[in-house]
Amino acid sequence: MSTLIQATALTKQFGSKLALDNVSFEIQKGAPVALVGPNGAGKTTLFSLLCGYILPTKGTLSILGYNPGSSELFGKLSALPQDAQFDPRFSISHQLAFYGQLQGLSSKQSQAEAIRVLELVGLAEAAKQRADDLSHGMRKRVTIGQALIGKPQIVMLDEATAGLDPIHAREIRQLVSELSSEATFILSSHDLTELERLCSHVLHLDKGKLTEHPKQNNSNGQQTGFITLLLNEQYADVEAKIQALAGVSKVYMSQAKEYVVEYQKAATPFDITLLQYCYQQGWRYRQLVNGHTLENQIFKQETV
Ligand SMILES: Nc1ncnc2c1ncn2[C@@H]1O[C@H](COP(=O)(O)OP(=O)(O)OP(=O)(O)O)[C@@H](O)[C@H]1O
Repeated sequence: MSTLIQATALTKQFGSKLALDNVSFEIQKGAPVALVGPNGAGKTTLFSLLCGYILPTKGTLSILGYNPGSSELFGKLSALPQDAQFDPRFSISHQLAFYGQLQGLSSKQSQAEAIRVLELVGLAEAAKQRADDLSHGMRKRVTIGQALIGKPQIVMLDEATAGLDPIHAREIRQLVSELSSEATFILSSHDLTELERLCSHVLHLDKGKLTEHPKQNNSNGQQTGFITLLLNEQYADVEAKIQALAGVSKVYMSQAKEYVVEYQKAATPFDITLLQYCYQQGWRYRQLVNGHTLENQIFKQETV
């Protein structure tokens, strides 16, 4: 694996405010990485440091072996702010080509690049349309296309699905997942569950401090598995009833209507058994995740 980003004891202070406190992490090439944390946790500060917009108070940061903001990184790292917008007066292909030219491409190359990135985000047919003619979700796809101009190795997306309805948000996550062979994505969000299935590596910031969470992989040959079941309603005796199922070693309620089940793996997949059991009991379920939800990994792992 190759290391894209290495942060060591990174600290950023704004006056007396400690926005990042002795943060160290490594990001490898590959699957998307989540940067999550509540408002004021330090996510934007970390993005700004990675882009080279601001300098750390202490510590070191290396991106592809270079200092953030150095000219060697031009075109290798791109960042998309949450409120990225297109000019309503010009077609999207025109504007994307313009961004290509800003990156040093010739007029012809930049037009080909605009079409390439629009194809990547599934919008080649909308090339001649203006941003105002597109839906919110389509506009978001175009901005992701913009971030891919010049084939950067690292793409940072700030709150990529903010303001989108659940269907468009899912489409964007799907798109990022599909594009993961093109670039390594770092996605920031204050919502842990949003990046649940997408990211294999979670950087969790809270009050400037970092904890890292490699996503648990239940297909690693271990005999114990976990399932997180979110029911639609509060039903009676759910914990006790699931606990009584064959192969279940532990059940606990992680939050209202959500249960984490630890079970011993057997020939019959336990998720199927559990879904059949929900059906028999008349329990309607909202979500079933194989493994812990990220939220449970981060906040409640010690209770399992
Ligand atoms: N330029 C600045 N001057 C002073 N304090 C700042 C500055 N930038 C950020 N901070 C403070 O640093 C802390 C981290 O802010 P940051 O914007 O990085 O958080 P965030 O995780 O991006 O939050 P949000 O999700 O609300 O955007 C906050 O307490 C914020 O008030």
